[in-house]
Amino acid sequence: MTDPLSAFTALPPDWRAWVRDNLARACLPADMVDSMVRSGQYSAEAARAAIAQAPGCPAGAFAAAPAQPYIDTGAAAPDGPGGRAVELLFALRDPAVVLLGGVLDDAECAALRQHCDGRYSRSTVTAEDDGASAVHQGRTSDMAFIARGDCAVADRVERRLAALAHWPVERGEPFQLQRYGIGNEYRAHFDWLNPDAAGHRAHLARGGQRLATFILYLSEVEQGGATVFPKLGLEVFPRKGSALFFLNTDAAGRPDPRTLHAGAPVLAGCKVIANKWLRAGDY
Ligand SMILES: O=C(O)CCC(=O)C(=O)O
Ligand SMILES: [Fe+2]
Repeated sequence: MTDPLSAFTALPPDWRAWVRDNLARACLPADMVDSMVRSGQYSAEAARAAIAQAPGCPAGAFAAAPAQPYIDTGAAAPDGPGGRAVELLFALRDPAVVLLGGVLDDAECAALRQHCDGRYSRSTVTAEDDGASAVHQGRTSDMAFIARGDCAVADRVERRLAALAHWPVERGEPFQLQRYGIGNEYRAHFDWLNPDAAGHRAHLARGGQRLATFILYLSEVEQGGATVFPKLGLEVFPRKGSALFFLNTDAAGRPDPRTLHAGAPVLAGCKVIANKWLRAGDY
């Protein structure tokens, strides 16, 4: 039989003392995991195992939440283009909304855009009743997709996002580009699939829920075009090369209504974004 304290007792004495002291001070086990990972000495998995097995750790401290994508806002992210650090511009904790700068360089933004030149068609939305993709007056942009393996730059960026969100590449939907001309918008909506809607259940069957969204801003916009979260009082203005990350579901994997968001009308210029949705399972 394995020693139930093995992962904890295997820690060096100073780490054991640190874990004990922090638990005694009622620190959140999840925050302790972040600190151990930031030290560069432990993976998240090893840190969780050690803390979970420490005396005084609340039962089920890590069991309740299913794994979710996350951005480690405490760590410098070394995995930007050309090895430059990605910049953390802001982070909202609950619901998790994180804006990162310098995720793509100008050449990468241009390459994704060029790949889609001549491939756009009017954007659609997935109907809740029958699951069909249909043009909708609430979404007036054009869209184009980049299939995995079709564009080396897209594949590289996809791996970068997977590392930033701690989520396997295989669980991501292919990039969906959105191009908005003047007056184009995407009115308030959710990105999660509605488990109570027959039409969305068919989409849930492949890959599960859309746990998180990345919006990559591939252009500047002269005026308008912010990504707006009306329930959070938050507006994010497009900056070329930045990436907006948000979770669509709560810690239990349920759709989170606070994530209502919109692409505000473009008033001058043109807005191009790439969406990447992270699913619960392989897509
Ligand atoms: O255009 C935006 O800023 C938001 C786009 C969006 O929410 C979507 O395509 O699902
Ligand atoms: Fe959206």
